[in-house]
Amino acid sequence: MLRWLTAGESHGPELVAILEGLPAGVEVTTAAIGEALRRRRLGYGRGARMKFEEDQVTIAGGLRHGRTMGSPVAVRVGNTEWPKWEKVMSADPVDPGELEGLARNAPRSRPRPGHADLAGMQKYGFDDARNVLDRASARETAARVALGEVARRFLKQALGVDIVSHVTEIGGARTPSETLPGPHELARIDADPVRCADPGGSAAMVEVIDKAHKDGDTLGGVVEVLAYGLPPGLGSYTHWDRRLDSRLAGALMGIQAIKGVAVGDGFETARRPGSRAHDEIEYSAEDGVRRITNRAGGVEGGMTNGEILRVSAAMKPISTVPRALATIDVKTGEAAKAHHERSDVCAVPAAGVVAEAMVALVLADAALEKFGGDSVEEVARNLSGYLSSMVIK
Ligand SMILES: Cc1cc2nc3c(=O)[nH]c(=O)nc-3n(C[C@H](O)[C@H](O)[C@H](O)COP(=O)(O)O)c2cc1C
Ligand SMILES: C=C(O[C@@H]1CC(C(=O)O)=C[C@@H](OP(=O)(O)O)[C@H]1O)C(=O)O
Repeated sequence: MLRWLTAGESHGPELVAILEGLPAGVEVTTAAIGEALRRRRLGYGRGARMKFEEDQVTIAGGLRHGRTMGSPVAVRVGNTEWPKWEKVMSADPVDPGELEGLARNAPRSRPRPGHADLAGMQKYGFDDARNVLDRASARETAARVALGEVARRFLKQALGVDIVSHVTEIGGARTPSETLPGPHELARIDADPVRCADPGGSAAMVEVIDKAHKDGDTLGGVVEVLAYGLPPGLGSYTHWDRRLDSRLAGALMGIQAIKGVAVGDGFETARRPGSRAHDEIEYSAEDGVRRITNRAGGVEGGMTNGEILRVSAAMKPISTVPRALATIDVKTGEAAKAHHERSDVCAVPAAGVVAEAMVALVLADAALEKFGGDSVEEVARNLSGYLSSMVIK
């Protein structure tokens, strides 16, 4: 079983992440994790913070000379903004005199509709939304991407799996073509301003982001994650919490602002008759058993079926809307405009990178469940034994 945990606030000193249960021998370095974090900062429409935030990575455990040792992998991601927040976010009590007049410390009493502010204040009994928003913030996704990179490398080295994501929709502007990006197209996608695999779709997406920016508005959209090279049989139909689609949906829905998840053609499948909803099966001597189409997105009965895994996630628009939305001031109960400082106009491209990380973690967990092993070599051996002994293939 693979377990992962994160801790840390958006304006605290650092984020901390632990991945436990990974075999020995996964090749990964501080630079590789730094590169994954750089990818998370990509994307047209992100706010000022992404320009100066540096994501300082320290590997605090689990690796020696560039390889995992089977012990928990611990990663720290420093927040370069910390010096500005040291007093406001201090873990220890601070002399009230030192906080006086600090604008950053002013209680956030005008909760933003769509963010965690109000429900969080009600739930935990806070009169300052700072205590909520600093953890609810998607800054935390940097910690997940750090761990996701380790999981991704394990999947590549032990199973030969490649994970790719691309943006398929922003603010209603969509990818025009149905062609899926291939397993080695990440660098090309990352070079696109909105991480759209299709240049036609990208130009339209940039346009809607510019318009939203000008209008003081924000946008959401849809990302799709693809995993190439998965064997059939990860996950299981035998119990709800073993189903791979259930685990993927939970992991993707666990990303801040994700409001919908689809496996394969998702909701579209529900609109089709059965004769056009499923993937007919054929056999050939060269390819063995395969599906003629892949509407199911590579999962049937909660298990991978050997086709390309395809899951998408829908992100709501950023809730810190510059043209601030109506709210109340919780100090007085009176009508007010929601807090707004800097924020992203659109973070859909970044959400794609986070979604890759979550998919990598779920798939790594499912692969270890099926193939076990305490070293990458042992997992690879178990996979190869399984593949060669399959009766139907
Ligand atoms: C990569 C990423 C960046 C985000 N950036 C912002 C932001 O700058 N401002 C904001 O208000 N929300 C931002 N969000 C969304 C909030 O984190 C999210 O809306 C909030 O936690 C409430 O969402 P929930 O209802 O899904 O919990 C971002 C989300 C992601 C995934
Ligand atoms: C810091 C990151 O994203 C942040 C996510 C976020 C939110 O409310 O989710 C709000 C913004 O932070 P701030 O309020 O400090 O400007 C984003 O910059 C990051 O992704 O690394």
